[in-house]
This record gives sequence, C-alpha cells and structure tokens, in this order.
Amino acid sequence: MDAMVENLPLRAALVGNPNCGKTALFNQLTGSRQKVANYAGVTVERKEGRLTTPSGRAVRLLDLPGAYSLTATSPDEAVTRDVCAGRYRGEPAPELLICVLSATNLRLHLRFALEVRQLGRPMIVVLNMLDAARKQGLAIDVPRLQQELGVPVVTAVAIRKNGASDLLDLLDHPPLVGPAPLPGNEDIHATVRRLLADCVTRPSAVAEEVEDRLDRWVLHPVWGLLILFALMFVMFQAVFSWAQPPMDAVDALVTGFGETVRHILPDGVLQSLLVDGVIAGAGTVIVYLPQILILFLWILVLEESGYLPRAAFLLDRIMASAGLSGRSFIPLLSSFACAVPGIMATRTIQNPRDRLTTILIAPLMTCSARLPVYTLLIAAFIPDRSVGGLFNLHGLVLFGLYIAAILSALIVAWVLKRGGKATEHPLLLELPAYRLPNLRDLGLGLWQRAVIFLSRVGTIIVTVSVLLWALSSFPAPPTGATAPAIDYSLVGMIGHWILPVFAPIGFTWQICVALIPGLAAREVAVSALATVYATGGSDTDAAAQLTPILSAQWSLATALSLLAWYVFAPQCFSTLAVIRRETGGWKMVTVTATYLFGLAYAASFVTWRVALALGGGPS
Ligand SMILES: Nc1nc2c(ncn2[C@@H]2O[C@H](COP(=O)(O)OP(=O)(O)OP(=O)(O)O)[C@@H](O)[C@H]2O)c(=O)[nH]1
Ligand SMILES: [Mg+2]
Repeated sequence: MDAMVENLPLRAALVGNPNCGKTALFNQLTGSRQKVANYAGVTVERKEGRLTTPSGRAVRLLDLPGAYSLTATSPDEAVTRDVCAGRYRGEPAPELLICVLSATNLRLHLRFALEVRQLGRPMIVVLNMLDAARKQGLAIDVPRLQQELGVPVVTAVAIRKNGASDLLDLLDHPPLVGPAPLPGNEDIHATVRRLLADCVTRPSAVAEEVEDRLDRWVLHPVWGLLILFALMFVMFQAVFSWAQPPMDAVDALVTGFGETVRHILPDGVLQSLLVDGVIAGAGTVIVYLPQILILFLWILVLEESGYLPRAAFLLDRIMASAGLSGRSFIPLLSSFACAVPGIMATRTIQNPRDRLTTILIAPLMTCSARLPVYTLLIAAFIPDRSVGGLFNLHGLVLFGLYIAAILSALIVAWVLKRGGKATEHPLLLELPAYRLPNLRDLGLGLWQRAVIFLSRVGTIIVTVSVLLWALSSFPAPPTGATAPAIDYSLVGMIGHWILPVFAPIGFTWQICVALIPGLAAREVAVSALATVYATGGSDTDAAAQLTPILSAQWSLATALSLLAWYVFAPQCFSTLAVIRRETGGWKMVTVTATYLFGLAYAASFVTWRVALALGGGPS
C-alpha cells in the first residue's frame, strides 16, 4: 500500500440497534465521554472521534444513533441511514461499517447486521455485551458465525477496560472490500433463524425468569404506577433531606469566606465588588450543588437500571389521554435535568405532530436550574416540619410543584393535540435488561454534572452578578438622599420601570430586576436577588443570608406568586435556541415563549389573588 493512503485516517462508523453499546465502545476507543445509558435512543446525533490502532494507523470514528432498520424514518434513525448510504450532507460514505450487536439480543440485532451487509460495503461485526451473554448462559460459536456471515466477527465488552482490544487489532487490517451476497435466496428472517440455530446455544432461561417476575410488578397497571409514584416521591424527599448537611457545610464555607474577605479588604469599591457582587452572587448558587447532584444521582440510576422504558410503557395509557404516546416519556424525563437535551431527545419520536407537541411542553418539565429558586423560596417561607412523622413538608411542597408542572404539561398537550386526530398506534418499546448501575459510571456522570454546574456559576453567574453589582452601585445617591442608595442606581431605575407589568401579580421591583438575567440561566435569579439585596444595604452579610432577608421583606403571597411563576418560567434563552434549531424556524419559538409567559402570568395572578384573600398579604 502506498504511504499516502496509509497516512489518511480510515473513516469508520459504528452502527447497530439502539442500546447495543455503540457509544460505550466509542468512548472506550476514542477516550470520549459521550452519554451512555440503558435505554434505546440515547444518542441522537452523529459524533466524531479519533483513535490510533496498535500499529499506529489513524482512524476517524463516527458514533451514530441506534436504528432498528435502515429504512426507518424517525429523525435520529434517518441520520444513521443517510450516513451508511453516503447521503449525509458533507460526509463521504464511511470506508468501514462497524456493526455492533448485543450478544444478548441476537435475534433482533442480527437482522440489522444482515440489512447492513446487503449494502455490500466493507464491514465488520462486533459481538458486544459478551459478559452479559455469558451470565445468561449463552454460548456463541464465533468462528462459525464469522464463516456463515462472511465478514470478520470479534467479541467485546465495551464497559470493561481493554474490552475492545480485539476490535482494535482488527482495525489494523480492516477488510477493504464488501462481502459478496449470501448464496441462495433466503429472506432475512430465515437467515437469522438459521444463524441462531447454527451458532448459538442457550441452555436454560433462569436469568430471564427473575426479570419476568420483577416486570410483573413493575409493569402492573396498579402496582407499577404506585412504584413509579413512590420512586418520584422519595426522590424529592431526598433532594431536601439528604442534601441538607452538605448544603449547610457549603453555606458555612461561603459565609466564612465572605466575612474573611470583608475583614481583609478596606471598605470601598473593591470590597463591595467582591463581597456583594461576586461572593453574594456566585456563593448563593453554589450552595445548591448538593441538591442538584442528588437529583442527578436519581436520574442516572433510573437511566442505567433499565427502568425508564418500563415507566414509559406504564404511562403510555395516561399520556394517550393527553394525546401523547409513551415515546414522549424519556424526552420529557430528560427535561427534568434540562430542556435542551430533552428537546433533542424528541428526535426519537417518529410522528411529527407528537414530536412537536413534546417539544412545546418540554420546557414545562421542571429543569434542575429551577431547583435553587424553589428551594430558596421554600426554605424562606414554608415551615420546616415533618408531616405524619415520616415526610418533611419542604419535600412535599417541592413534589407538589413538580406535579403541578406535569399536570399543566398534560393539559397543554391535550389542548395542542385536540386540533389533530388522535394518532392510534401501539407503543412498541424495547425493554432493556435490568442492570445494577456501575459505581464508576455514576461517579463520572455526577462529576460531569458538577463541572457543568460549577462552570455555569464561574461564567454566567459571576458575570451577571458583577454586572448587577455595578448597575446597582452606580450612580451613587445624591447628597442628602434619604432612601436606600440602590433606589437611585440604574438597577433601581430599571426595576421600578418594569414594576408596573409585574405589580399586579405581587412582584417587588427587586424580583423584576432578577427576572432579566434569569433569561440567561434560571438559577441566576437567585444570585441576582442576592446581589440586589446585598448592595441594597441590608445590615447583615447578604452573601449567605438571602433566606432570612427574603422572609423578612416579602409577604407569603409574593413568594407563592413567584413560585407559581417559576412552574412555567418562560425565560430561558438556550431552550428557545434549541427549539429554533429542532423546528427549523422562529414560529415555534414565538409560540412557546408566548404561551409560557401567558401561563406563568395567569398562574401567578391567581396565586397572588388567592393568597391575598386568604390573608397571606403584606402585614
Ligand atoms: N454488561 C454490559 N453492558 C454494556 C456493555 N456495553 C454497553 N453496556 C451498557 O449498555 C447500555 C447501552 O449502552 P450505550 O453505549 O448507550 O448504547 P448505544 O448503542 O450507544 O445506544 P443508543 O445511543 O441508544 O443507540 C449502557 O447501560 C451501557 O453501560 C457491555 O459490553 N456489557
Ligand atoms: Mg449511543
């Protein structure tokens, strides 16, 4: 082979059914950290990485969304279909197709491999999840399979260190031509049956029995829903009770740090910038890290255990009453972390109308950035007591806020779908094997979330805090002024200027100010309040004292109204941007922003009025 060709990287692509471990393999081979989880449809876009084989050959590897067939039509599967066929824009056809199969599910996955084989392109087959197959007692005759398929076959355990070494070796000498068509004119199903009979021995079905017994409970129409409800309920209790000790610790740290800085630096602009701007702003948000991590721990465990598609299956009937199918469940659940990946996950939904409805209601799922706002207000206004000696009231209120959001989403979906006729289709979902989450993966997942959160604090939140600090410190009050200095500042002016819009729903001018930077990231509202109150000249150190300040200055009705606002919280630029990208236009962006704003305003108005009538107004 001439040297030029040797130097060009080999272009290879990972293809296969959903959930067979393509991304796990991709991460292992390229050292990337793409998302891996135990349900179908985790990867929805193509991702590229690089690797070098043992003999030094460069490979450009593509990770693709899983597909059930090369003729499928959901937006994520279309990417895979087009890349394989060399029809993807700006992407020449891969020189090598690496077809990944789960050894535990060959009946389904071999069918896809045969479909890929019919393309006649150079390909290899990776039998992944060999560990799980062994545990099930499956014995696979790999040489025989290789011979009958007529393409190289290697085994792998993508989640184990060096679990893909055979594949790496094979990439040193990949096949350069495609396989010849199989002899005879069997259809694909017959070929699969023959291959299974020739190459696979399955002794007993013991492992499956345990799963089946578990599924009889988990998928039961009544018990299953109760289990789901209990899981969610305990999650919100945990977000409060488990997080309290670490939150107190971080809180003490931030307060101590603020005080130290205040004492070290002389009174003046620099001291105020650091203490009232940076520490008050970023510090108040950092405190919520433990809660966010606990929320993600639950989500990660649910994702890895294989429970999610079962919950989707369970909720299919309920979601159907709102005009959605269980397929929308996973995108909606992801939106509890953040609406951006949630909206991207809707690419797995085939029906365009269902997909659009799901995109429109995804921002209603309470994203993790709202958690700091909820927690702050709950801690400031809801008494911390236990209910029935078992649950804490804080967790209960939080649960209620999430439920309110979910119910509103179902109602909105119902309204949106009323125009179109119900899409009748049975939900066909693959139920993955139950799996105990791997501790290392959980740790890694949490670490990634922590990095994302802290870098948001370090960038957006610090910037906004400093900006707000500047706007609220200047211009200085005129001599002889009697009101607090902040009233004369730019922030004071802006706040009072917007106030007429939000006064009817009980907001103060400080809240109005906090809503604007909240557009960039919702949790900024918390740091913005801290900065505004800190520079507003409260006597105490506002860095970590926001809770008592709010409970002293706001009425209960105002707090409840703001909570109601945040259930709908129309403001988040990144969500609107991803809606634009996924729907290809501004129309849906406008629709989403308008309807969310309308709902938020209406909900706050009603909450404020009812709370006033019940005596929750200013005393
Ligand atoms: N036991 C075992 N589990 C594996 C192996 N490879 C992957 N997994 C697990 O299988 C699940 C699916 O892995 P992914 O890499 O996300 O699968 P994928 O093929 O990329 O899935 P999609 O992106 O949805 O198409 C995850 O829970 C992995 O941890 C393996 O070799 N053995
Ligand atoms: Mg994947």
